[in-house]
Amino acid sequence: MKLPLKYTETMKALLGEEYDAYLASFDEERFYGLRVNTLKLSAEEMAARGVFSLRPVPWCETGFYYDGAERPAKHPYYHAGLYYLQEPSAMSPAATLPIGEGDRVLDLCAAPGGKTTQLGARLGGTGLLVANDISAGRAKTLLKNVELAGIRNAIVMSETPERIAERLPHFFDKILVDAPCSGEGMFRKEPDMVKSWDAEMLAFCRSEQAKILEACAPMLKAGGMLLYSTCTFSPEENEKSIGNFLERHPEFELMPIAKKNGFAEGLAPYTDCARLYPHRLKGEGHFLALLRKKEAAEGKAIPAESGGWTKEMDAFGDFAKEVLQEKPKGIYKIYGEGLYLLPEGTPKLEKLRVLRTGWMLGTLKKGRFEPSQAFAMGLRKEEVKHTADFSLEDERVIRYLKGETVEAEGKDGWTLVCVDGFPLGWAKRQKGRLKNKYAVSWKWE
Ligand SMILES: C[S@@+](CC[C@H](N)C(=O)[O-])C[C@H]1O[C@@H](n2cnc3c(N)ncnc32)[C@H](O)[C@@H]1O
Repeated sequence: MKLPLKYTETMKALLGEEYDAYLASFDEERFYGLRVNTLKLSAEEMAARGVFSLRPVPWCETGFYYDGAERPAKHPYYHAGLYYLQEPSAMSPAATLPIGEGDRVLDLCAAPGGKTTQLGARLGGTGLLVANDISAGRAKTLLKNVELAGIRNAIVMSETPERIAERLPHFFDKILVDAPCSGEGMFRKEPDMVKSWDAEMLAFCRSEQAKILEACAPMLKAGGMLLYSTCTFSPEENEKSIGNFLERHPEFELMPIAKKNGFAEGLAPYTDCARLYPHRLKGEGHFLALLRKKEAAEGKAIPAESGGWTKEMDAFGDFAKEVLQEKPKGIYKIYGEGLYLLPEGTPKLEKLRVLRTGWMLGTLKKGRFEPSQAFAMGLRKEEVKHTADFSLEDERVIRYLKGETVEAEGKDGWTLVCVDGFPLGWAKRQKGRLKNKYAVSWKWE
C-alpha cells in the first residue's frame, strides 16, 4: 500500500525503532471481531454454542476473534441480535469507560452503534443511554442497531453536541466521545481511507474534536467520566486535543488506563492515555483518554417525562393480557401513533431531533395495537405466552427471516417467532400458519 510521505515521516518520528514492525503489520492478515450481546446471553454461553471458532479478545470480556470465512453477519443469530460485529481494537473505548448500574450515559458520536450497543449491554437494562450522531442518515443505522440489540432504555437522536449541552447540563454520569478523526488506524483494514487523508482533513478533524469536547464539559455531573477515543495515531488529534481541553478545563483530570494486553502509553506528558498499535496487538489502531470531572457548579433539575395510562392504551392492555406473561412496567407514553415505554428519568427533549425515546412497543391505530420489531427484539421468550421456537437447523428460520409464511401449530393470534429461544420477530398465527410480520427492511437477502 502506498502511504503519504507526510504520514510515514510522522509515524517514523512517533514510533522510532518500532516503525519497521508497524509497516510490516500491513502485510499481515486482518483480525475479525464479534462482541456478544450480554442482554441476550453471556459470552460463555455464546462460545459454548460452538457456531463460530471464537478466541477471546484480551481487553474486552465479551469480545472474540472469529475467522473471516465464517461470515457471522449471514447467520440467524445475527438477526436475533446475539452479537455485534466489531473490529477488536474498537471494543476498547466502551470496555475502558467505567459503567455503573443506573448510570446516565451519553454516546455522543455513536453511529453506526458499535460502542452504543456495548454500553447498552454493560448497563444491563438499568439507567439511561443516550446515543447521538450528527448525521441523520447514520443515526437511522444507529437506531436499527439499538433495536436489533434489544436495548429498551435508549434515546436515539441526531443533534449537534452544542444543542444537547444546552438542554442537558450536569445530566450525565458518563460520556463516550468516539470522535470523527483522520482514521489512520484504519489504513490497514480500509486502504481507501488513505485517499482522503491530507493536512486539510487533519485540521478539520482537530477543530471538530475541540468543539465536541467543549460541549461535553457542561454535560457531565461532578465525579462523572468522559472517555475520548479516536481510531487515528496523529498526536494532534489525540494527546494535543486532550492537552488543549485540560488547559481550558482545570475542573477535569486525566485518569490512568492500565497498560496491559499490548496497550502502549500515550505521548508524554499524557502517558496515562493509551495507544493501540497493530504491531503490538491483534487489532487495528485506537487512542484512548479517560477524564474525570472533579467538580461542577450546582445544576438545576432537568424536567423528566411523566406518563400515565390513557384510554387509547387499552388496546395494548388487551394485547398484553392475551400475549404477554405480564405487562412491562415503566412510563407509558404515546408519540404520534406509537406507544413507547420510557426509562425512568427520561428528560423532556422538546425541540431536539429525536428518532426514538425508549422502547417502541408498537402502533395504536383505530383501537388496535400492532406490535413493533423493536418490541420483539427487546423481549425475552419467557415473557411471552405464545411462541414458535425453531431450532437453528430448522429451515423455517430462514424462510421466516425472508418474509415467508411458515407452518407451526399453536394457539391462533400474535406469536413471537424465536430461534433457539431468542426472539426474531412477530407473526400472526391462524390455523397452524404463521402470517409473517418480520420488519420488511430487515429481511434476509
Ligand atoms: C468514529 S465514528 C463513530 C463510530 C461509532 N462510535 C461506533 O462505534 O460504531 C464518528 C461519528 O461521529 C459523527 N460525527 C461527526 N461530527 C460529529 C459531531 N459534531 N457531533 C456528533 N457526531 C459527529 C459521524 O457522523 C460518525 O458517525
